[in-house]
Amino acid sequence: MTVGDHHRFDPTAPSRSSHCRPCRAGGLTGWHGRSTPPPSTHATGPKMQSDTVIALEGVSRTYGAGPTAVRAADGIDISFRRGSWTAVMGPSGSGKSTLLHCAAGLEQVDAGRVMLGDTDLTTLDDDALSRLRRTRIGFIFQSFNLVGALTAEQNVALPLRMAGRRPPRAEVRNALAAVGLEERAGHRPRELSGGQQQRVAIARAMVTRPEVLFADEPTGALDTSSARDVLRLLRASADGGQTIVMVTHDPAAAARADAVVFLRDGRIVDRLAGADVRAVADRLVALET
Ligand SMILES: Nc1ncnc2c1ncn2[C@@H]1O[C@H](COP(=O)(O)OP(=O)(O)OP(=O)(O)O)[C@@H](O)[C@H]1O
Repeated sequence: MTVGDHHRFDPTAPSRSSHCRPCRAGGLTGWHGRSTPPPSTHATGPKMQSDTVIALEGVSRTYGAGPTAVRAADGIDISFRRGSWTAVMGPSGSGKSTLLHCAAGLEQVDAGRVMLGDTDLTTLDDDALSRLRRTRIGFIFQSFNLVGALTAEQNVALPLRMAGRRPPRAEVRNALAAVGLEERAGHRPRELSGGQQQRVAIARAMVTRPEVLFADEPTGALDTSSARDVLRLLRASADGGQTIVMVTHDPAAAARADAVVFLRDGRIVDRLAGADVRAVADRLVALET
């Protein structure tokens, strides 16, 4: 990873492909005290509407070349409304992470546009993308990606520091309080359970008040009870106006979202809105067989 003023190591960003950009800043914000429009329910088609926060328009991404090339995203059209929580599901290798990473500006696209509000992410250079990710996008990961040497409070303050802001203590404490961890502000990640670490990661992702929060298997490493806590937080966040896009393999997690989109071979092949666990699981099984 390139290191420099604008290219510092960023634990809030995933590292994944050889095509990943050299600097990626995530950002989080609190949903508490926001004055946002009422939440809408689902992901929609490609058209940019007034309450659309982020839209992928004809997004394609191929890895490799020649006979071994993999078309991981194949003409994806999808938009996400303010306050909607969308789960992305599909068999292994269907392109879920690729979709998420293209939407977050972490992965270059071969074709199409990614519109965050009026900004086309695909036209931005690395510095502009980094700035955007530090302020307008939040990311949480299955593996939490907290910095082990920092306390919970310092981890939450990190995106603000990376954006060049001096983190106001009250803001950071509020973000921790929103995830029920104000008492753990001075604890380091190793002193917290997996569920608590993920809640710190959520607070960190929310502290910059991003327009969209991407979650890559946020409950994948958690026990059932911790997963439930995290999903409850995401639900409250979406109900407070936060737009969330979440990749998951877990039908129970997906059923907590407002809508589920299903991928296969890099394409959106199905959608469900307001579905229960059984309906989500059935649809997934049908795709995998
Ligand atoms: N950096 C890369 N280089 C080459 N191929 C890649 C790269 N990243 C992903 N792929 C391929 O692209 C396809 C889609 O991968 P992706 O990780 O988006 O799928 P996924 O649905 O998230 O999979 P999983 O559920 O297993 O995490 C897969 O065939 C994968 O092997």
